[in-house]
Amino acid sequence: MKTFLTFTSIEHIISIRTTPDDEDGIWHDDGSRILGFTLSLTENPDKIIGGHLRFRKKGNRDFVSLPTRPLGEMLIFKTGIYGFEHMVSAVTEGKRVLIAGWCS
Ligand SMILES: O=C(O)CCC(=O)C(=O)O
Ligand SMILES: [Fe+2]
Repeated sequence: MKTFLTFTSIEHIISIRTTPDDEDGIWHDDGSRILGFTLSLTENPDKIIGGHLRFRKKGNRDFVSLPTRPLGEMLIFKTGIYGFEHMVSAVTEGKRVLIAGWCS
């Protein structure tokens, strides 16, 4: 097996976003982390409005926007060290639950 990346730490949190108090997150790049990831624990992603994870190349206005993934689906994404940033839009309906983490 070929090793592509090795990590010395993997951090994670449980993130819950729900109405009525949720707000748009800010664009950020996860600092010195090598990769970010999310693992969806959301039971009913179809019922969520908002809560999109958005990615863009730093300096761009255009972004890619992904709605909350189905239960068990993982997204792995590049951080600031690759020139990318991301943000999460406010959940205005439903409950978005996931594990968010960072590999360093
Ligand atoms: O909630 C998400 O989808 C990502 C969260 C995030 O970017 C972070 O906590 O650094
Ligand atoms: Fe992040």
